[in-house]
Amino acid sequence: MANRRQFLIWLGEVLSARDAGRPGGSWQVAMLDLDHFKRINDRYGHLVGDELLRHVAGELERQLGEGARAARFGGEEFAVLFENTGLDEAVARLDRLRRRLGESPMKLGSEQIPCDFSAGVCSVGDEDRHAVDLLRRVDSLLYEAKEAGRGRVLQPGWRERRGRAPA
Ligand SMILES: Nc1nc2c(ncn2[C@@H]2O[C@H](COP(=O)(O)OP(=O)(O)OP(=O)(O)O)[C@@H](O)[C@H]2O)c(=O)[nH]1
Repeated sequence: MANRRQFLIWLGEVLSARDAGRPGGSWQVAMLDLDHFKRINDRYGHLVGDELLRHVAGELERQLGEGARAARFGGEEFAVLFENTGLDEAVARLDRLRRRLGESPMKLGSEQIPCDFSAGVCSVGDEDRHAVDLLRRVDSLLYEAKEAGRGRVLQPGWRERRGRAPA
């Protein structure tokens, strides 16, 4: 799987193309962080933790589908760049991935190791010039997802959208 450096190169290319007047469709950036991963390490050991990270990486690459590029951003954090995808669609794909991880937990002998994640997703906007600013927005949504109880994917304005019927 791609690493943080590769992800920043992809994102830099998207931002430069937009800067040069070649926006190239709708882009979304997501940051995912596994929930309570320390407990997995504490309970099963680091090697099992590593195995679970590989399991999640595999599901990420298999499940996200066309136009989504995933990277291990660091530790138990993954980043995804969605191309030609709307914000709601990116959220829906990540929620599907969460469900999929819930339905197919990693097996360890007779045990099943559950795993969930929190995530933030933002659109790359016309005003975006620097990856660092964009990633700060995504990170703060990820933080809000953790604060709100984990196991959820949040997009900007999620508080206002809560309870509103889908269009
Ligand atoms: N096995 C393994 N553990 C890792 C790796 N990278 C980071 N970790 C562990 O991931 C854990 C992250 O812990 P925290 O930042 O407290 O987060 P958390 O337990 O997932 O809790 P929340 O993020 O708040 O839901 C630490 O125990 C790290 O040691 C890795 O490559 N392999």
